[in-house]
Amino acid sequence: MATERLENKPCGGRYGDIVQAIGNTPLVELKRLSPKPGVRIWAKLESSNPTGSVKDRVARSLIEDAEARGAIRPGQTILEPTSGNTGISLAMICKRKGYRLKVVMPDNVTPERTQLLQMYGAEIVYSDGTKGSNGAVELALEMAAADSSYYMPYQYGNEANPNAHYNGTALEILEELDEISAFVAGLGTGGTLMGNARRFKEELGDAVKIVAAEPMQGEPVQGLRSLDDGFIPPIIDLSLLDRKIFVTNRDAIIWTRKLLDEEGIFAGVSSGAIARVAVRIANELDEGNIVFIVCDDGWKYLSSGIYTRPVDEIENLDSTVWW
Ligand SMILES: Cc1ncc(COP(=O)(O)O)c(C=O)c1O
Repeated sequence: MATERLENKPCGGRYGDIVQAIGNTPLVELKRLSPKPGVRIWAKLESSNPTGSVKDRVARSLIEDAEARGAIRPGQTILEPTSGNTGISLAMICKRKGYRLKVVMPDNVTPERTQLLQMYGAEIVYSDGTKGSNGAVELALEMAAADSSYYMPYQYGNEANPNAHYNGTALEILEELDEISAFVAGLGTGGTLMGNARRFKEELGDAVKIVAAEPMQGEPVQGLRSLDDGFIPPIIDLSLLDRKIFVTNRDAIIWTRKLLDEEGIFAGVSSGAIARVAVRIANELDEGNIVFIVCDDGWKYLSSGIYTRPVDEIENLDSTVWW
């Protein structure tokens, strides 16, 4: 009797340890969010990574790049500014591989982040939350300048960050789709956009449009940044971006709820913002595939009530660092 072909090639894979199990995430079609039958919207579920975010890929790439160059040795302290996800991923990987980790993080991120970092054994240094992720970057750079025993991967300026997507995320998507009209991702360090954009433009040419979802300038957001706030991460090559579209915190939360209610996808707030932009692009097309990134899952945001309370009743909607 013929065996039916497995859809999840093959069962998500078999790996020697949890670090090797990073990546190979599902690509899921969102039929209810698509405005037209000819336009297919696909979500790349980076929330399915071991610590629940896209940053597992990046953290592994940053650490393995440093190992390959002989830049770190077991027991050394790694220092990194992060709004949360990179820190959580680094914490898991450092614990597995035997490095110490110190993260610099804005003091107004959701409390689950602190718990997750502590759970994986990281030390946390808080920066001024009103300065957003730029404040964390500033403080970490000062600390690294004052103490040369730290190794700072610095995801904002390290090509190992976009390379995690160039050699991972983008190849996985290309294995599933021959045509991509638009790729939509959030803009934080720019790693996701740059790595995927470079691969897609090489393979598919200018037919694929690269679209960045940015928070409104001045909204203190976690994970994403507005390039208009004065800091352009060194890894960003603006010529690779075809468009950038702004999303408010309020819209991001409304669309995070839509992902859950209409498609059953339990995602973080930046993914809501990115989905909102993906649907806007879908409205402008007559046919084609649109791929967007679900950056993380919703567990870390549960305490805020965004999945259960009416949007108008959410406390500190504008001042909380969401994405
Ligand atoms: C939840 C979340 N969404 C989006 C991003 C943006 O990704 P990137 O840094 O690749 O631009 C981040 C980055 O920290 C994030 O934590």
